[in-house]
Amino acid sequence: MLRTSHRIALIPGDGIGIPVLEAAMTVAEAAAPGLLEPTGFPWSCEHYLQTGRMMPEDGIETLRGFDAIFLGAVGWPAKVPDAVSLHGLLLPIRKAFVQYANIRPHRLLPGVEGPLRKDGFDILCIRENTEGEYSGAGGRVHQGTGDEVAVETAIFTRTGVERILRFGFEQAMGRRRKLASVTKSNAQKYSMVFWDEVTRDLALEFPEVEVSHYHVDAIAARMVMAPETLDVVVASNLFGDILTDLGAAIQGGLGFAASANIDPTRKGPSMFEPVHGSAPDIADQGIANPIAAIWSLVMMLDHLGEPAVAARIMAAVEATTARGIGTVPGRDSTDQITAAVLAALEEQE
Ligand SMILES: NC(=O)c1ccc[n+]([C@@H]2O[C@H](COP(=O)([O-])OP(=O)(O)OC[C@H]3O[C@@H](n4cnc5c(N)ncnc54)[C@H](O)[C@@H]3O)[C@@H](O)[C@H]2O)c1
Ligand SMILES: O=C(O)[C@H](O)[C@@H](O)C(=O)O
Ligand SMILES: [K+]
Ligand SMILES: [Mn+2]
Repeated sequence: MLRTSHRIALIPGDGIGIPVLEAAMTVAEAAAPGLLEPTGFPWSCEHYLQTGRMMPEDGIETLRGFDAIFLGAVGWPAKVPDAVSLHGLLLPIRKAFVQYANIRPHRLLPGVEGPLRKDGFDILCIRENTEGEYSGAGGRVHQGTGDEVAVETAIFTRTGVERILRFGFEQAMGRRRKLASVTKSNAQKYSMVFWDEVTRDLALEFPEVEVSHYHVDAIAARMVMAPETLDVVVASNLFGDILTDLGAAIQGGLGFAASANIDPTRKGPSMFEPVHGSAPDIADQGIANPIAAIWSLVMMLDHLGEPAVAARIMAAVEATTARGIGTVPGRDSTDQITAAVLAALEEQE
């Protein structure tokens, strides 16, 4: 059978981003030799220290030609301020390629207990990924004086709010037809009141979808107390960022949380990465859980139109955790977990 390969830009980044991407690519190669054709880019905090930039000036143009971007994690706060590393690499990619939907699934893998000791939830968080609180609009005046002022403006456009909510409704139609819109319209009387209005307008187009409006603080508690009552959750950029680390926690930890930064129009490449960061606290210990990265690989393969390979890899991950490997943070090494996934893949054949 003739099979074309997919050109992937690999950006391992910093800290545990490097070993978890390596693990995921080993799994990809074992599952479907030659299917992914990776080109590595060393863009990272180390690169910043050497060149003064997180990525070259033409970095975005370089990435444009790829079918997808696979990223580990970016940030090394001891050497480069986080605001520099985030705004120098990750955020420009999300914005330049209009990857407006950041999709983050939260469910327990078999064999993982999670801190809630509670199964039966399956949440799809959809985080707005191009504007809102991450717009980078602001400034500081009278810097360093007692009169200093810092302003950071969240920007919500009708285009941006409408497209992320519409994407959420469409996802809900393919699932349990429940959508939770995350708001804070009691306090934020412009942006979040606008967000609620757009949600209500769109709800008219999707009468089969049951819509709930939750204030962000209340849904944070609900994700802990009654996560099984949630299906699709749509949130602004910062609210979604915070809620998806909470989502990661209830699914057993950041080592399990996967994500896809999608341009649903497919005009540019989408980007896939674990939710977690570079984890400097464990970076040299060989114990980073690669499952979040491998699950992100699964999301990438689905996006690239390779659902059969994606399903085989996900089944191998589930067989691994079902055997109790990789289920307890910090116990099994990155290599042990990767080897178990590879063995489970082999057993399928
Ligand atoms: N998208 C990204 O690339 C991204 C995401 C989050 C944070 N960051 C950056 O990463 C750096 C560290 O940030 P942080 O400490 O706030 O968040 P983090 O996600 O790196 O780590 C939080 C905690 O979770 C643990 N953890 C994370 N991933 C794990 C894994 N795969 N296996 C086992 N344990 C894991 C870490 O050891 C740490 O205790 C910062 O520079 C931050 O800006 C980048
Ligand atoms: O967007 C952010 O805040 C960071 O990149 C990271 O925390 C993430 O969740 O991707
Ligand atoms: K990441
Ligand atoms: Mn985050």
